[in-house]
Amino acid sequence: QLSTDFYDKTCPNALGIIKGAVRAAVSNESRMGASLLRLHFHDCFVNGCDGSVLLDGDTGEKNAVPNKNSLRGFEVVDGIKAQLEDSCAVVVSCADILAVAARDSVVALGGPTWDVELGRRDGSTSSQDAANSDLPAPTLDLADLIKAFTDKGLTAEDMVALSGAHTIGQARCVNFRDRLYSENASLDSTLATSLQAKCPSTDGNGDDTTSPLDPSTSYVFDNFYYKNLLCNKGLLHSDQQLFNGGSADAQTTGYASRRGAGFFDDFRAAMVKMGGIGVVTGTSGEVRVNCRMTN
Ligand code: HEM
Repeated sequence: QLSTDFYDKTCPNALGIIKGAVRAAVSNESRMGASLLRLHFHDCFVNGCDGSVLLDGDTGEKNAVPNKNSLRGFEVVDGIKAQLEDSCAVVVSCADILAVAARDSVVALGGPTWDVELGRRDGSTSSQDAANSDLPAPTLDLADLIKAFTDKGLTAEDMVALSGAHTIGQARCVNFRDRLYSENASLDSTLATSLQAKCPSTDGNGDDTTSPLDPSTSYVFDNFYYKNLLCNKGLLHSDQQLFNGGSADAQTTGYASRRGAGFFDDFRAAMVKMGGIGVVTGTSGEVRVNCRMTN
């Protein structure tokens, strides 16, 4: 039911407005591209791509474990929404803003482009429980990572391709401390030593200090995420699961060696698929005036 030309008549400037705002936000702070991409993922995995991640409220998704002190970019979305309301009031949904901003962020950082399917409506339920249960944790092993994605109608291959989003952005010490100290696994020792300096072993120390998910090229959307995995430089436990002697090794090796044809093509296809999870269309739901609250 989604279509790429959904706003062509009702808000012809919509895509231009979003693109301009994303470009400005990313040139102001490169990390914002990563933060906006992640917002769309966290939206889609919790009750479908319905803008629910944007709703304010103590009991909402923003305060779920994977999101609290972690998700960023809400102000950028507010700015985009305000511009859209000026141009064409109550037409462009917050869920669609996230889908387009995710694509424009990837493009702004040198990644592939794709046509975004549009026409999602905004939902009204912000479920903290669903966020806690449905968003994959960085402690998961390969089988559970695959399950988190197949539960959403995505394949193991989609999971490996979408994880390439970790070629940009940052993670907090609290999410990879065990990998530095208690996992006697594979982390490259030079990288481990440099990360330990910023992420002390004691819980509570430096928890929110961030390090790049892709230490090689952290502000470029490329295939270095996979190249790093081949050298045991995956920052999160879950990252290194994609190259650990298991079933994802071959795909990871392929993406590490061929850039455009492999990773980029699969990533764009998987993003379109992810963007279709549980969407609400037609006259169900609503188009929010303010992305932080229902109308
Ligand atoms: C495969 C399972 C995944 C797990 C376990 C996972 C986990 C995480 C964690 C723990 C962080 C760091 C958060 C923090 O420390 O505050 C993170 C960051 C990030 N994730 Fe994922 N993620 C996964 C898949 C994805 C997918 C599918 C996407 C998008 C398509 C994505 C995009 C990002 C981005 C861009 C960042 C950096 C955000 C920023 O710098 O603001 N992740 N992820």
